[in-house]
Amino acid sequence: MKYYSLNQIKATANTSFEQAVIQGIAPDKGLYFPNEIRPLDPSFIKNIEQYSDQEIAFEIIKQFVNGEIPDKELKEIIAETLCFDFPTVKVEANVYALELFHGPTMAFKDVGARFMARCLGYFNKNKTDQQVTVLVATSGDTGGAVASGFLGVKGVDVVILYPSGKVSDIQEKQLTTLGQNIVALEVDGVFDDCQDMVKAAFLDPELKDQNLTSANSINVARWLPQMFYFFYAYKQLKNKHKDLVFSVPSGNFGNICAGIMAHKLGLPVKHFIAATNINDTVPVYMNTQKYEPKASKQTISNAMDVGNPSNFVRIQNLFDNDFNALSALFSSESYTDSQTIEALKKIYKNNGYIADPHGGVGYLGFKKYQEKNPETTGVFLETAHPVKFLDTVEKALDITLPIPEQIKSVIDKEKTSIAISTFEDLKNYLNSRG
Ligand SMILES: N[C@@H](CCOP(=O)(O)O)C(=O)O
Repeated sequence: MKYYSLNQIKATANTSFEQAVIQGIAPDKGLYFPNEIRPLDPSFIKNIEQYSDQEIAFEIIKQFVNGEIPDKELKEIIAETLCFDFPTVKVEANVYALELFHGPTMAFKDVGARFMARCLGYFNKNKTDQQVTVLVATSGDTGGAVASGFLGVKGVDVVILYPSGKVSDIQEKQLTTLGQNIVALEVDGVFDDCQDMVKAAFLDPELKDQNLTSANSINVARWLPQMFYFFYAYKQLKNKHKDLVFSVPSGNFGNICAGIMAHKLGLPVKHFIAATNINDTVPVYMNTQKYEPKASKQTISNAMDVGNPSNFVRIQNLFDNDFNALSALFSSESYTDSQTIEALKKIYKNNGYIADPHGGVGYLGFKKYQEKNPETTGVFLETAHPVKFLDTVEKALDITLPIPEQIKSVIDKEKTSIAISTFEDLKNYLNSRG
């Protein structure tokens, strides 16, 4: 198995896993994609409850690592990555929340960030002379997870770009307070400006000696491990429910793309819903077949404030760019902030469950689907802990949330960031480092 750039044809695939991880994005700015996706042994999926989460992760990921990390080390990487649980919690009849927030930064990004950090550490371990810079754009949760996942990793500097004033207070603390090899650049703009600057940096000849890579889901080592927890939800629910539908709060579309990859590996899923906030580029596309990215707008589910989702091109590729095939398994709906607040209130009032605004959007996505498909069971992804959106959730539900240990450790630390406005500012910063 090799990787190829989605700006090329599959037959050009000649990039190893190591190269794809180290480069982050292909030299022609295309996203890397595997040239082969081999379904897992059906008996493995049928008997999945007999396997531990770590064993499942190993079975899923090994074809994509392609022997470039020996099995023993890969199993160690997986064990260190998956140091927390992924429970499915019943919210109401036939509706479950898949909680992805029990890790160090309380968001699903912990899985990919921890896995990628360790893969990069493995590939770098004998390269004493080479310092790699991980550039990452965040609309909220990726930044903190990457900061935590890469903190102190030998040979790696991390530079996080985030839109000033557009992430929650706790998210900002998580990405601006760790110090050591982590630097935060506070961008006067929106998430898409941050993402565009990161992508431009990879192509800039004046930055070619900087050994830049990406820790956004454009990097295969960040994206692919996100398949794991779709299998964990199935493992927990398969004997209770048929016809599982996943409703995935979606911004950059890496998570739902990983879910569809899991389906390609053989995971039985009836339907995927990409639930968005008013940043509705994909829902509009699904109605009009016109893909028209627009500047992102600020919402209470800020991690999804993305106007030009990087991974949609991967999703289209998974369906051979056939719209009919895509729309048979995938749909997308958008919701406003006031609908999201109403959903949080309803979930809490009827069931006592506290969802975060992203989970609220995911819940709405399934409820709409369920109106026409009452026999299905929905799993909406709780992508981040409600405490990360403290003001919004406390105000909506009129409650006080206890602060978990992971958050207490950053909440009183002092923020350190460098303000930038343009790509030139980013270049100057990168070139100014010793
Ligand atoms: N939702 C993200 C935006 C970046 O997405 P990624 O999965 O490509 O890193 C965030 O929280 O920063």
